[in-house]
Amino acid sequence: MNQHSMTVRGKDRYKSGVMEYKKMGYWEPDYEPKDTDIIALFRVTPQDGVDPIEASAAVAGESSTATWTVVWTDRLTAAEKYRAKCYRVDPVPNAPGQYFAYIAYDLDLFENGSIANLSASIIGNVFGFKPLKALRLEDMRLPVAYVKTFQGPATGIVVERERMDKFGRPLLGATIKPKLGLSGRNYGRVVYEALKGGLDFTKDDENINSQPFMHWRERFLYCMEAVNKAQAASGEIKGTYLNVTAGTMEDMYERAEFAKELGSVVIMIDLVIGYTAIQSMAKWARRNDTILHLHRAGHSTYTRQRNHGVSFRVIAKWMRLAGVDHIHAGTVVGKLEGDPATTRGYYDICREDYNPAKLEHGVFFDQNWASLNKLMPVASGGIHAGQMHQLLDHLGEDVVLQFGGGTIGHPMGIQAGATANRVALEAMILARNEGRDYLHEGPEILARAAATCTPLKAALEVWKDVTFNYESTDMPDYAPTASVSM
Ligand SMILES: O=C(COP(=O)(O)O)[C@H](O)[C@H](O)COP(=O)(O)O
Ligand SMILES: [Mg+2]
Repeated sequence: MNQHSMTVRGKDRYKSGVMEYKKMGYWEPDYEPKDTDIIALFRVTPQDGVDPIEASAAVAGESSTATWTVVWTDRLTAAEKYRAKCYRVDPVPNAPGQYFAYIAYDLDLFENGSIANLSASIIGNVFGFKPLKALRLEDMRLPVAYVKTFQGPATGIVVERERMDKFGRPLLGATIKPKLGLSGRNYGRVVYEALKGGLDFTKDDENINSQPFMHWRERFLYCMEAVNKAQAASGEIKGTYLNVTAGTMEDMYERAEFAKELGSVVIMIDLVIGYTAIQSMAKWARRNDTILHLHRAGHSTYTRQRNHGVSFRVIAKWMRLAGVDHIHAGTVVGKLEGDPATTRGYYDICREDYNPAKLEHGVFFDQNWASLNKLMPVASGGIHAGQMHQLLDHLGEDVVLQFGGGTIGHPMGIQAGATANRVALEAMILARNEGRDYLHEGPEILARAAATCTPLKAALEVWKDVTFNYESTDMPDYAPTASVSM
């Protein structure tokens, strides 16, 4: 769109009064982003009658240096350098009234290693702008120079597999249910049964902290007793994500220290604790050789609607920088939002060294992760053993598959639920390794395994009709381009 810079320069620029943002220098269509620039891609929906370029320039302005009027003090700064530059505005395909605005930011605008600082600029004031109906941060390109100022995942996929001694298959977990209300002792029994039955991990739910029915120390004590017993009984390494989410940092550190004292290999936090708290816990996890699990509790309040908020792909990028080891990233087939192509994009962000731009997965930029550790995606929410072939196909091998209801709701009990999941997974991995078309033969592979595994047979029977086929709210805007035929 409009390829001309409109910047007013010289003394005219500093005449008192109100000037359009695009004339203040926040629209620079000739600008070529530097390798060290941070780039943000926004979906801008201007109010009726508002020029999309002015709306996009306003976003560039307010997320960097500007305010609503020209200020004299600009002259005391290297304003040309510090102004964010909107350099491209494209109409969104098939979405009248929406525009993709590309904005470049000089690296000096940001503090090293601080998601709080980054987000205060990029998603600070701009989302409340009156001339916009809606605004969404779709994606970001983070330059290597910036990536290198962050710790990255405290443990990472490779070291997690080594510590857990588990290779060549997804890891299996379960969220303890009911979410709330169990006493410490009963809670510990669920953990033991699930781990003994064949799972690698169990986990606290996002809202289990320290309630009157179960103080956190009770939970930690009974859970670790269960982990130790299950390890002894199975000969396998097991873990349970002890949720240390609390009202203050001091409380979280205290809980994390106690988890470590009891020998837990993993702790858990919720996204709602905030970016700075997450980064602090990631540093704690690295210092204390502990895997850090992040539940993305709360994200859907701002990630789900396509026209307003922040895409989860951006949150995934920020969390890889921040340094968590696990992140909930969707199941595709389960009970919660997750378009297959969009979810694939999130998983790539977590697991690849380098993400090439892939518009059909919603990934707009090439992203070099500069050897930051890989972040283990976690698939959780309404999944069961009967979907194993689809889960492996959609999500691959480096993933934790978590079956809460799909373990604890098993008609023959929790151990049987865990065994059903483990046998279904092992059968599917074997089929894959034998080179079979496990996606299409999946139901048959499961049925054959169930012939000698009563728990799996019961699981397939009880959940056979459970599917969650609803329209996704968040899909990529670009269809795959047909490959050029030779
Ligand atoms: O409690 C569960 C899953 O329980 P169940 O396995 O019984 O459905 C998790 O909190 C959600 O999966 C989170 O969703 P997401 O992973 O999308 O953030
Ligand atoms: Mg939950």
